[in-house]
Amino acid sequence: PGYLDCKVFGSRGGLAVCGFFWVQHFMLKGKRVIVTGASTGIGEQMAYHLARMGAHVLVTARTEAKLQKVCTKHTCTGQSYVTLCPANGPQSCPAEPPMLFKTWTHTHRGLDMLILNHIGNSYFNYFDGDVGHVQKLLKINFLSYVAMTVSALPRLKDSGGSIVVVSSMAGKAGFPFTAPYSATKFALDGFFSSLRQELIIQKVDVSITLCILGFIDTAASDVVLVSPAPKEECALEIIKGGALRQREIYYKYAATKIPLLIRDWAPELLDYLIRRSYNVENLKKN
Ligand SMILES: NC(=O)C1=CN([C@@H]2O[C@H](COP(=O)(O)OP(=O)(O)OC[C@H]3O[C@@H](n4cnc5c(N)ncnc54)[C@H](OP(=O)(O)O)[C@@H]3O)[C@@H](O)[C@H]2O)C=CC1
Ligand SMILES: CC(C)CCC[C@@H](C)[C@H]1CC[C@H]2[C@@H]3C(=O)C=C4C[C@@H](O)CC[C@]4(C)[C@H]3CC[C@]12C
Repeated sequence: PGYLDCKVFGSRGGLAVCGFFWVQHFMLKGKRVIVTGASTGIGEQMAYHLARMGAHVLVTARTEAKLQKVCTKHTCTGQSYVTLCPANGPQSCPAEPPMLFKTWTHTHRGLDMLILNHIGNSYFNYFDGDVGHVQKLLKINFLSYVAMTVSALPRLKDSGGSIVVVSSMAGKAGFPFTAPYSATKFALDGFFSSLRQELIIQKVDVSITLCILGFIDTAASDVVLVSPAPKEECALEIIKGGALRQREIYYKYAATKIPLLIRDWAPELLDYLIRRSYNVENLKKN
């Protein structure tokens, strides 16, 4: 169908355009997708893209009112494929088996893609020594991802599906003022990169895509001297990466990939460049 449509659109531009079009319009049609942390920000944008693409989407977050809004917007576009999940964020307590997964995947007879995106609130400042906060954030940003993967994996094995893990540059290199957050993002890389290897060894057809994002415009800061990238495009890149079963995606590509190439050869230089991209004067004084 991608090929035919390209001809209809008169595109002689070949595979790249065709592939892009195909992913956007056909690859996710009818697919069953769960997006966590989809009441705001990048997750919300992912839900909109997915609904537009004709996927069946379950959005999760703690605040039911915000989720309701996300779902209403879909109804307005005439593509109401989004189901509302019960509030009280099951992912905040990873010890509990995420029941909503089981019921939703049961009614949809499976799951094709699990997009793990939510994060708990943290502070942007010098590490304050609060070990309890690190522990809490690890539970929300890391352990719940593991718990959700465990409960989704049997379904994903059946469908040859995909796991998409949203991480950050702060999960690949040392950035100041986000020590607890950074720890949770590094943990995701360790766990999911190891799991990916095991799935390949076992010939299990489930892909894992780790998303390395730079600064995105869902957050504003006068400390960070870098201009943020748009959340809409970011959301689309994440979905495309998952659908194409890529190992990792980098967004924006050059702005994230080049610093990380420097990391491996001249770590002190990258540390310096990172420090230079902050205005410490504007940091909140406690
Ligand atoms: N913004 C940026 O500059 C960057 C973001 N990223 C990553 O992108 C992803 C999305 O970030 P962004 O869109 O900015 O984040 P937002 O803060 O906009 O969204 C976070 C989502 O998580 C939900 N959430 C918050 N606390 C909890 C909790 N305890 N349990 C379950 N869900 C919770 C929120 O809904 P509710 O409060 O209703 O529960 C919301 O839907 C994250 O993984 C982040 O690390 C990576 C690099 C840069
Ligand atoms: C090498 C440099 C030039 C690149 C700079 C990129 C920097 C500026 C990017 C990379 C990762 C980004 C942080 C992130 O991952 C997530 C969040 C959580 C959000 O709630 C508040 C903003 C915050 C802390 C981002 C702040 C900006 C960061 C440090």
